[in-house]
Amino acid sequence: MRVLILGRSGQLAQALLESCPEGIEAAAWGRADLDLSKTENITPVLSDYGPDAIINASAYTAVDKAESEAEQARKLNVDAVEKMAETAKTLAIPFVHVSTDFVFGGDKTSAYLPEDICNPLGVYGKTKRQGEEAILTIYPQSAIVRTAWVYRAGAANFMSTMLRLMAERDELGVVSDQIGAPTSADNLANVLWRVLDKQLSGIWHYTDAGVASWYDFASAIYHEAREAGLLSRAVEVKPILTSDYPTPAKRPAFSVLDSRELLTAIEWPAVHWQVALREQVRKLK
Ligand SMILES: NC(=O)C1=CN([C@@H]2O[C@H](COP(=O)(O)OP(=O)(O)OC[C@H]3O[C@@H](n4cnc5c(N)ncnc54)[C@H](OP(=O)(O)O)[C@@H]3O)[C@@H](O)[C@H]2O)C=CC1
Ligand SMILES: Cc1cn([C@H]2C[C@H](O)[C@@H](COP(=O)(O)OP(=O)(O)O[C@H]3O[C@@H](C)C(=O)[C@@H](O)[C@H]3O)O2)c(=O)[nH]c1=O
Ligand SMILES: [Mg+2]
Repeated sequence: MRVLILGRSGQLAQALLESCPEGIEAAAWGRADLDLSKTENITPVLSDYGPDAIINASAYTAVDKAESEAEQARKLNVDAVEKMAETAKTLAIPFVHVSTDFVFGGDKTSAYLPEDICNPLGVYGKTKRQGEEAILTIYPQSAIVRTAWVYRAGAANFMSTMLRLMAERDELGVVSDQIGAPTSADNLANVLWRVLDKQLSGIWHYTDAGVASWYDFASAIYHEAREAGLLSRAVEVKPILTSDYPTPAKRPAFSVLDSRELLTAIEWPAVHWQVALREQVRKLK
């Protein structure tokens, strides 16, 4: 089985390549192979390649920049995704897509279920939601997996930002009033391979287990980095409020996702985010 992964340089695509199961031949394409913002090329190029399945790990993921680059975000997160779904439908092959906790407004107090009402607060979340809606209309046999706060050793993400700042500063303020779940791209990749194998369709949720604020996540990154000997200086990580850290995009105050249905469907164990974090930090040694 030949599986085409889109978004080659991204953290999820890299994790998918490294965890590709036996019996699957995975190819990953980057911008040079197919520029997804040139949406008119997507169907002809994909059809010509003729994969047996497509996993879309590409997206416009710059949450704050999206506020001023809505056109570009929409192209990647909606228009390109529409073309992928259309092509997968025509080829009658599985299509696995990834979406985000930022489709939710954040006013729930218990974990979000796949069927809960969406209310994205910013351009990134809005375009990701529109991408989901397009897929469900065009090719409902597709699988959409929403996840959150994805990171991986060696890639650009919140963990790498924190480690860079901790190497430079004595003190760091991080918001403690946005609650979610950090998710290792490696765990997510394993889950997506299972989703493909089980031929799931519709919307599903997956994050690593447990709950955290960004402050909790940053504190844990600090402690793991110290323990692993990656940081030689003491840094004070301080909890702050979202109002003390103004950003162009509004983010949900609470976006914990309920992963239980998916874990049951793919017969996969929950992994706590702290366990996954330790593994990722150790990889940096
Ligand atoms: N990161 C996170 O915290 C979360 C991510 N997600 C979702 O998970 C998925 C994977 O995210 P992640 O791996 O973190 O994303 P990254 O930002 O690490 O990777 C995105 C990929 O998309 C590619 N891409 C962007 N624009 C184009 C284009 N015009 N043509 C071709 N490729 C392009 C990028 O290529 P290039 O490097 O050349 O720009 C990059 O390879 C996305 O759907 C994202 O929305 C969901 C929840 C949380
Ligand atoms: C760098 C920094 C950020 N923050 C805050 C800003 C923000 O509210 C929160 C997270 O920061 P980031 O901008 O790194 O995270 P962000 O890029 O918003 O992360 C999101 O990315 C997209 C792609 C998703 O789909 C989401 O699930 C989520 O992972 O931490 C601080 O409080 N202090 C800091 O020093
Ligand atoms: Mg970001």
